[in-house]
Amino acid sequence: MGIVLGPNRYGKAETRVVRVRRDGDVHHIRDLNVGISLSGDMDEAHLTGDNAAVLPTDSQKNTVFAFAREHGIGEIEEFALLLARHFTGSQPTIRHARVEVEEYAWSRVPSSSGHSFVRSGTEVRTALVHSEGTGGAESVVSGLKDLVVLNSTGSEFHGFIQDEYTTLQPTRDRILATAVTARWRHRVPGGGGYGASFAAARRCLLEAFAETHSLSLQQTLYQMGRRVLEEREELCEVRLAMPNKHHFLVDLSPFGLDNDNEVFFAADRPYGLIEGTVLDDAAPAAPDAWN
Ligand SMILES: O=c1[nH]c(=O)c2[nH]c(=O)[nH]c2[nH]1
Repeated sequence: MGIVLGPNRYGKAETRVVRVRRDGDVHHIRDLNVGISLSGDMDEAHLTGDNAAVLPTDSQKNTVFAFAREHGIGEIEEFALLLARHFTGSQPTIRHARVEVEEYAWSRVPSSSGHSFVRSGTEVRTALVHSEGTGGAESVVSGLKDLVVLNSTGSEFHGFIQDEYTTLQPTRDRILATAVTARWRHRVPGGGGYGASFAAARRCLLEAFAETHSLSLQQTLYQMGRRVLEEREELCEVRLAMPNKHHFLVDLSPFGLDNDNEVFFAADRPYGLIEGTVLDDAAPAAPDAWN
């Protein structure tokens, strides 16, 4: 048996950076979680403990803070690209940078002075960037997670397999609820326009969720991905993961009460997990963009 070093990468995970921009008394805040993962000529670090090729993860973390100060934080895709290109461009031993950013949104406390904020729901905006440095391959994937949505009607589920373990009753009217994780790949990495693109893709997801008369969460998922690609030319692949947040009709007959789709038990686990990719089949495949 020969034992060899396989693929490896390293970096500082989850640097939490908050940037305050002061516009007189009115402040603007950005709240990010940045994950950096670098790879390249790291064999010696693993095989002999020679760290000559290693940029410390501590320096990576410091770079995030320094760039937030120096460059400000624009669209998270741009910030991720800036960091990824910096690491591959400044250190010859680093051949590949992967930078992942989550953004937590804050809105203003109504009628407050300009420095009071309230976290906006659970939804998180995401970006995932890969860069091999100047002239090398790049990819940009934008997205969101924990976008919680619910249709209180317009959802059916029937016609499924019945085996010896099936107890689920077919339904023509149920609640359909999910917490959407969606990511979408940009056709041209570094093409810009990320803010408008994000807002439009998010709107497409919500509209398709609301407008689809659902025969399954799988069908709804496909319609959501499809709508994004139909409306946004700059995007070529959408990946979705949607837990089926089951709402079970409660049997109220022991209490002499009927229940015409009005009272539900919202179960949190187990849940069905529906995942799928919708893509433009003419776009070049880029499996590494999602890693
Ligand atoms: O939309 C659904 N898809 C399924 O695959 C499934 N399975 C299940 O039990 N309920 C549902 N609902």
